[in-house]
Amino acid sequence: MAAPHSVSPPSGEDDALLRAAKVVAREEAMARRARADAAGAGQALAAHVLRDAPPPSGAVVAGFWPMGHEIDIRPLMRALEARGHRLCLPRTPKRGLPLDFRAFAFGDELVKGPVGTRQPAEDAPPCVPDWLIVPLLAFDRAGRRLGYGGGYYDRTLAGLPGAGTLGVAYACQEMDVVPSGPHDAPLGAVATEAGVMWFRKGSSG
Ligand SMILES: Nc1nc2c(c(=O)[nH]1)N(C=O)[C@@H](CNc1ccc(C(=O)N[C@@H](CCC(=O)O)C(=O)O)cc1)CN2
Ligand SMILES: Nc1ncnc2c1ncn2[C@@H]1O[C@H](COP(=O)(O)OP(=O)(O)OP(=O)(O)O)[C@@H](O)[C@H]1O
Repeated sequence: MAAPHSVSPPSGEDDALLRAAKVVAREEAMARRARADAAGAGQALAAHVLRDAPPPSGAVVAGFWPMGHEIDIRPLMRALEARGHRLCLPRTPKRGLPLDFRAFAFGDELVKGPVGTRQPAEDAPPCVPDWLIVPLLAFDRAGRRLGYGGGYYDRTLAGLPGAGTLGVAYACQEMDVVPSGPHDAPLGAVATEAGVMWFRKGSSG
């Protein structure tokens, strides 16, 4: 007969299984992303978002400074700045804390953050975004998202329940099912170089 915990595993075991599934999914997602064709992708993504899923007029938009093989969202951020949106970028805090957003305009100086990120200087003015462009390693059609494992965006979105959320990625970063737990904040929409997908009515705006 099966041991009781094999029917209803204790949460510690669930957590370990989920973490392990995420490690595998991250490796797969990074390998796929590294093969994506970057040429023109950031411009295509910007055009889709501006036409099909723009932030509400006047929204304060959180972007991020792309690194490594991430899709280039700078064309989108520049276009949103030109439309009059105030922009901000995250500073990465200590583990366990939400992201610390600071005002940003193109031309402002950025400094080095952890793991290859670039972020506003410590004295840049604090900023509370109401529409966030969210980096990710993998997404699925239910709006689940996998990040680098810091939990930073999950904690940040938990503290901004009314904010619009637009995940951004290459189309090849879609997975059938992204491993996900109770802390994982779902996305309102995802934009790729191929177009925009919505997951929950109204939540991308
Ligand atoms: N371009 C971009 N910027 C971004 C993110 C992103 O996904 N993409 N982030 C998405 O969340 C945040 C940074 N995410 C991070 C995720 C993990 C670790 C991390 O593992 N840090 C190690 C220390 C490594 C080091 O200092 O070199 C650690 O905490 O042990 C750091 C930042 C904010 N900025
Ligand atoms: N709102 C939250 N409150 C408490 N712990 C959280 C919260 N969100 C995430 N965590 C914890 O943070 C750790 C990392 O989470 P996870 O692996 O989901 O990160 P991720 O989504 O890949 O990273 P990120 O959100 O930075 O892109 C996990 O142990 C998770 O349980």
